Amino acid sequence: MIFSARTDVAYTMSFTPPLATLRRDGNSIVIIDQTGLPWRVVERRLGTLDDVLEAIVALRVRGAPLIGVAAAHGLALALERDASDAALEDAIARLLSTRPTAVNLRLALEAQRAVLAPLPPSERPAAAWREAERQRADDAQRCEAIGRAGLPWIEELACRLDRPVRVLTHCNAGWAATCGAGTALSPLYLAHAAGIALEVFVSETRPRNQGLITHWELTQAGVPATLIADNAAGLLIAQGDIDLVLVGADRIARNGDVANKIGTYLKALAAHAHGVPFLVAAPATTFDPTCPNGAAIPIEERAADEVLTVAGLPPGTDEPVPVRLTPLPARVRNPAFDLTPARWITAILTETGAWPAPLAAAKLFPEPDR
Ligand SMILES: CSC[C@H]1O[C@H](OP(=O)(O)O)[C@H](O)[C@@H]1O
Repeated sequence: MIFSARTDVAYTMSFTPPLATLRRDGNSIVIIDQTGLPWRVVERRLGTLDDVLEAIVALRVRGAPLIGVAAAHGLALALERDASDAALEDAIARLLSTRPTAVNLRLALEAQRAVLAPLPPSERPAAAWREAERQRADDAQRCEAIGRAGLPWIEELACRLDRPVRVLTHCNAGWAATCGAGTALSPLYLAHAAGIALEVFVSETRPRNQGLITHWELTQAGVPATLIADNAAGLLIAQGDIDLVLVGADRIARNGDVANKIGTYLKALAAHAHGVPFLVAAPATTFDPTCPNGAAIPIEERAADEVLTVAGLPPGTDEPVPVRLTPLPARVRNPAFDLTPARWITAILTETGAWPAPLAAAKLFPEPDR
C-alpha cells in the first residue's frame, strides 16, 4: 500500500490534453459538446447563462470538476448582463439547480460569491472572469498532481507482473471531464508516458455511455483500451483479470464515502469480494467536508428517456442519433450516481497524495486546532 504525499515526486513525464474542454472567447465561452462524443468533436458557443444551464443539464459539458468551472464561467456571463446583488444570487441559484450531486458546482459558485459579493457591481464582471479562469487553471494543476499521486500504485503493480497492468475504470474521469489530464485517467496517462504496459478495461456506463468517451480518449492517446458491457465487470474481477479498479468521484463525504457514476458501487462490491484494490481519484474540489457520510449526498435522478434510448451513429451518417429501445413503460428509474462506502475503498488519490478513504477529507480539510 502506498500511502504518502507522493505528489512531490518530480516525474519528468506529463500529459497534455489534445483539446480544450472549455475556453473563454470574448464575452462567451466555447465548450466541446460532449453529446457528440466520441463520434464527433463539435464545439458549441455559450453566450448566455441560459446556454450554460442547458449545456450542464444536457451533459454537453459534464464531469464533476468541469461542471464546476463551467458554472463559474456561466456566472461571469450572467453578470455581464446584470451584476446586481439580486442577479448574482439568482444566477447562483439557477446554476446550483442544474445538477445536485457533484459538489464541485457548489464550491465553484461559493468561491465566486466570496470574490464578487464584496465588490461594487461595476467591478463584478471582470472579477468573475478572472475567478473563472483561476478555477480552470487550478483544476489542471490538481489533475496533474493526482496523476503523480496515482502513478506509484501502477508502478508497484508493474514491478510485480510480467504482463500489462490491467486496470478497470468506469464512466469518464479523463481530460474530457476536467480542465486538465483528468482524475482517474491522469495516473494512466502518466504510466503510459513512463513506458508502463497497460490494458485498460472501460465499462460502457449505461445509460449515457460516458465509457465510450473514455475509450476514445485512451485510444487517441495510444493507451490500450478494451470496452466492456457494464455487466461484464463482475466476471472479469472474479476471474482475476483485473489488477486494479480506478474511478473518479462526484462528491466525497467527510467519512470517505464516495458518490460516483451509477455502477461504481457494484464494481467496488466485486473488487472488495475478490481482494482487488479499488482506488478513487478526486481533487479537493470534489470533497464536501460539511457532508458527514454518503447517505447525506443527494443522488441526481435523470429523465427516464435516457434509459429508453441509446445514442449511436447509423451507417452512412455523421450525426449521432438516439434510438428508442422500448415504448415508454409505466415506471423507469434513472439514478445517475450511487454510493460506495469508505470501507471498500483502498485509497483516495488526491492532489496532496494517496490516503485511506476515512482520512482523506481530514488531510485536505484539517480540523482547526481547538
Ligand atoms: C472527473 S469526472 C468525475 C465524475 O463525474 C462524472 O459524472 P457525469 O458524467 O454525470 O458528469 C462521472 O461520475 C465521473 O466519475
